[in-house]
Amino acid sequence: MQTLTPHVYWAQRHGEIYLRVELSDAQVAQSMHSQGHGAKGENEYEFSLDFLKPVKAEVTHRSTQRQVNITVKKRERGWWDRLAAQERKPLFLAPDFDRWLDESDAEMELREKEEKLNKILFESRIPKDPYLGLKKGYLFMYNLVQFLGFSWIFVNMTVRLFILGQDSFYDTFHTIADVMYFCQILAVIEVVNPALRLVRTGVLPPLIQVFGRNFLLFIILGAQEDMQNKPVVFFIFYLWSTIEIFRYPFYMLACIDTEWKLLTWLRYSLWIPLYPLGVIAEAVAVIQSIPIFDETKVLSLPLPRALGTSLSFSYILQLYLAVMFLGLFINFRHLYKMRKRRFRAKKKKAN
Ligand SMILES: CCCCCCCCCCCCC/C=C/C(=O)SCCNC(=O)CCNC(=O)[C@H](O)C(C)(C)COP(=O)(O)OP(=O)(O)OC[C@H]1O[C@@H](n2cnc3c(N)ncnc32)[C@H](O)[C@@H]1OP(=O)(O)O
Repeated sequence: MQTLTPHVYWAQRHGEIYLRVELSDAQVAQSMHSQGHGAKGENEYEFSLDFLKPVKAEVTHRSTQRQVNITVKKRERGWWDRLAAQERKPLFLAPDFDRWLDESDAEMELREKEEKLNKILFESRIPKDPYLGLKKGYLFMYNLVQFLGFSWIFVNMTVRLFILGQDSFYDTFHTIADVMYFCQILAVIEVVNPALRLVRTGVLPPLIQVFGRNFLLFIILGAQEDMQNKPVVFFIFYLWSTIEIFRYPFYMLACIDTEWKLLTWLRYSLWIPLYPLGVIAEAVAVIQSIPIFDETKVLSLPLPRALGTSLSFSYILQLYLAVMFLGLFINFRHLYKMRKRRFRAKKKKAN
C-alpha cells in the first residue's frame, strides 16, 4: 500500500485551529498517520504541517464516515496570518469555507458565546421564584376577564352600529356603561401590578391611563346625565375597546410564554393612531362638559362668602385639558420605547 497525502481543509479561531481531512472510514493512528478511503481509494494517508506559531501538545480528533476532524489548540491566543510556517501554502491545504470566519467575525462569535455563557451563569444564580406559577395564573385570569369584558363591549357596539346606524351613537352609555364601569374599576389592578413587581413595567404609565379614563368615565360622564347621550361617548368607548381586545390577549399569551407575531405587532402598533384619537375624543368630551358643569354647579367647590358663592368645577376641567396632553406625551413616549425594545429584541433573536 502506498502512502498518499490527503486533502486538508483548515480554519481558525483565536484559540484553536480546525483541520478537516477528507478521508472516509478512516482509522487514525496516534501520530496522525491514518489509513482510510481517500480520493485515490483505500490507502495509507499522511501529511505533516509546520505551524506558523507554537501549538499545544494535545490534539483532539474525531473520525466520521466522511472525514477526520482535528482540533489543535494555539499556545497563545491570537489571529494567524496563515497556517503554515512556510510562506508558500502546501498544495494539499485549502481553506475550509464551511467553518471559515475572518478575524472580526470570529471575535463576534466569541463575544456571542461569552454572552450566552454569562446569561446562563446569571440565570442559574437567580433563585427560582416559588410563586411564579401562581403569579402567572393570576395575571392570566385578570387579562382573560378584561379581554372578555372589552370584547363584549366591542362586539355589542359593532352590532348596534350595523343595526341602528348613527342612532346607536346616542345611547352608547346606557347600554355599555355597566360593563365599562366593571372593566375600568378592575383596571386599577394595572397600577398595583407593577408596584408589586408582578409585571416588568413602571407605575406612572398605567396610572396616567387608569386615572385619565376613570376621571372621564366616572366624573365627566357618570356625574353628568347630559353628557351621557352625546355621540362622543361612542367614539371614546370604541377606541378604548379596540386597543384592549388586542392588548389583553397579547398579555395572556405572554403569561404562558407564547407569542403570536401578528398580535404582538398589533399590540405595539395600533396605539400609534388610536392613542392620539382617544385623547382627542376625550378632550372633546371635556370641552363639551364645561358649560354643563358651569350650569348645573355639580362638583363645584363652596367658597367663603367674601370670595363668591362657589368655584365651578369647570376651572378644574380647563386645567385638566392641559394635563391630558402632558399625559398623552408621557404615555406616547413610553409606548414608543416599549415598541422599540420589543422589536429590537425580536430582531436580535432573528439574527
Ligand atoms: C398622577 C396622575 C396623573 C394623571 C394625569 C392624567 C392625564 C391623563 C391623560 C391621558 C388620558 C389617556 C386616556 C386613555 C385613552 C386611551 O386609552 S385611547 C385608546 C388607545 N389607548 C392605548 O393605545 C393605550 C393602551 N394602554 C397601554 O398600552 C398600556 O396600558 C400602558 C398604559 C401604555 C402601559 O403599558 P406597559 O404595561 O408599560 O407596557 P407593555 O409593553 O404592554 O408591558 C410591559 C411588560 O409588562 C408586561 N405586562 C404588562 N401588563 C401586563 C398584564 N396585565 N399581564 C401580563 N403581563 C403584563 C408585558 O408583557 C411586558 O413584559 P415583557 O414582554 O417581559 O417586557
